[in-house]
Parts: sequence; structure tokens; C-alpha cells
Amino acid sequence: MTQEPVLFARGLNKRYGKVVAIDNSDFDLYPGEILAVIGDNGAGKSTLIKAVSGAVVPDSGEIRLDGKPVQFPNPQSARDAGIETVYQQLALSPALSIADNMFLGREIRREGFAGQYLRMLDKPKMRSVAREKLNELGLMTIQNIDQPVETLSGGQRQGVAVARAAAFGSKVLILDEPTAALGVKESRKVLDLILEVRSRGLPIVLISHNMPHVFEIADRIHVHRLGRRLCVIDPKAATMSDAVALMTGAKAPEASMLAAA
Ligand SMILES: Nc1ncnc2c1ncn2[C@@H]1O[C@H](COP(=O)(O)OP(=O)(O)OP(=O)(O)O)[C@@H](O)[C@H]1O
Repeated sequence: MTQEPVLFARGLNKRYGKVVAIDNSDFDLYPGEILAVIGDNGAGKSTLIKAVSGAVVPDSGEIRLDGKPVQFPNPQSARDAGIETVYQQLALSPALSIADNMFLGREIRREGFAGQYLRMLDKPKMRSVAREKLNELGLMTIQNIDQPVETLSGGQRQGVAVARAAAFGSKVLILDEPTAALGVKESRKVLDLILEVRSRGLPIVLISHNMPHVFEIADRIHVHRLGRRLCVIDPKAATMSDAVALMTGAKAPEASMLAAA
């Protein structure tokens, strides 16, 4: 690839006592792509993603965002820099409405005295922006923006979480197993939503164990093994069984499978 990575990491390390969670791990996410991250259980995928999104501080290594060296001491600092992460355990508040969830922690205050001093929220504005964002992403099957999130289906909840992250993530969207708990139809909607987000130009990191989903939507596949990046494969040049064989160590990477990087 001739472009510069949006998010880049080299030599990331993280240990928990004697356990080496990531071991000299590299990572590259390019503009406008869906990069899947796959690997066996315990390979270090989550730790890698947490390290580039501020949820874990690596012991050593380098991270760059848009070419500039960055350090994220916490998730908020990564969010402020434009990296939004949606974890499998969705950070939604079930009793709050869709609109309120969209703005959780980022509420829009009223203008002037009411907002500045009384901290009053601009509910109509939040509602209209939430509707606009969900609409843009084709999520307006969720009819009522005031509906509590606990009344939504799993797929709709995932949709709200992805829409929220896509609405606020200006540089990178990271999705950790977004379809793991969903049925076939709901997974389809979430995959379509991810494709829609990509078409808007936001690059996406997708951690998934679901090979059909990965092979359907990823542009490149980062294979993580024993704490580090083993290779990056091209889903058009490698098969799902190649991917599983690479993850488990049954096969070594072959030049014909590799993605341009
Ligand atoms: N907070 C922690 N404390 C101790 N060990 C940890 C911690 N987080 C991760 N590890 C260990 O680091 C290793 C990598 O874990 P990680 O969760 O990153 O793997 P993973 O590839 O995401 O696995 P999975 O697919 O099962 O979610 C594992 O051996 C795990 O037990």
C-alpha cells in the first residue's frame, strides 16, 4: 500500500505477571479499510486492541495516529483523539432511551445560562441529532428514539452502539465481536451497517471469530498468534481453512496469501 496507516503500532508488549499477553506486536490500519483481527483464544487480540484504544497501557512499543506518535493513558484519551471502540459487553444503559444512550457522556447542553450554569440538556437537539445519525446509517427501523434501549433486540442494540461510535469516532472505529451474540438476520444488519460505515470513509477494525463474516466484509485480515501479528492475509487470496490453519499454527504463511502492506 502506498498510503500511510491511520493507526500504526510497532513492538507493543504487555505482560500480566508471567503471562505475556502481547509480545512485540505490530499493527497497521489503512484509510477506508475494514481490517479483521483473528486469532485463537488467548492469542492476544483483545489486549492488542485495548493497547491501541487506551484500555490497556502497553509496557513498551510505539503507537502512531495519522503518523503522529501518541500515548493513550486511558480510553477517554483515545476517544478524544478519534478512536471509538465498541466492546462485546455493550456500554449502553438499558433504562435510558436510544437518544440518551447516543449522547451518554457527551450530552449537548442548552445554549447560554441554562446550559452553562444550570447544566440543562438540550433534549430536542440530542433527539434530532440521534435520529439523523441513525437515519444516515439506515437504522431507522428503530422507530422511536425515546424508546428505552432495554426494549430493543440484540441486533438493534448493537446497531445503536455502532451508530454512536460511528457518529463520534472521527478516525477509527474498533468493533469487538459485534455479531457474536446475534442471530442470522441481526448479524446481517450489523454487517451491512459496518459496510455502510466504511463507505462513509471511516476505517474499521473488526475482531471476530466468525470466519464467514470476516471473509465477507474484511479488506485485509490480521492473523494474531502467540501474542503477535503472524501475517496479514488477503481474503481473496486465502481460504477460511487457510486462516484457521494459520491461527492454530497448522500452516505457515505463504507469499500467495499475503495482503499488500
Ligand atoms: N487483565 C489480565 N490479567 C491477566 N492476564 C490477562 C489479562 N488480560 C489478558 N490476559 C492474558 O493475556 C493473554 C491474551 O489475552 P487476550 O484476551 O488478549 O486474548 P484474545 O486473543 O483476545 O482471546 P479471546 O479470543 O479468547 O478473547 C491470555 O493468556 C489472557 O489470559
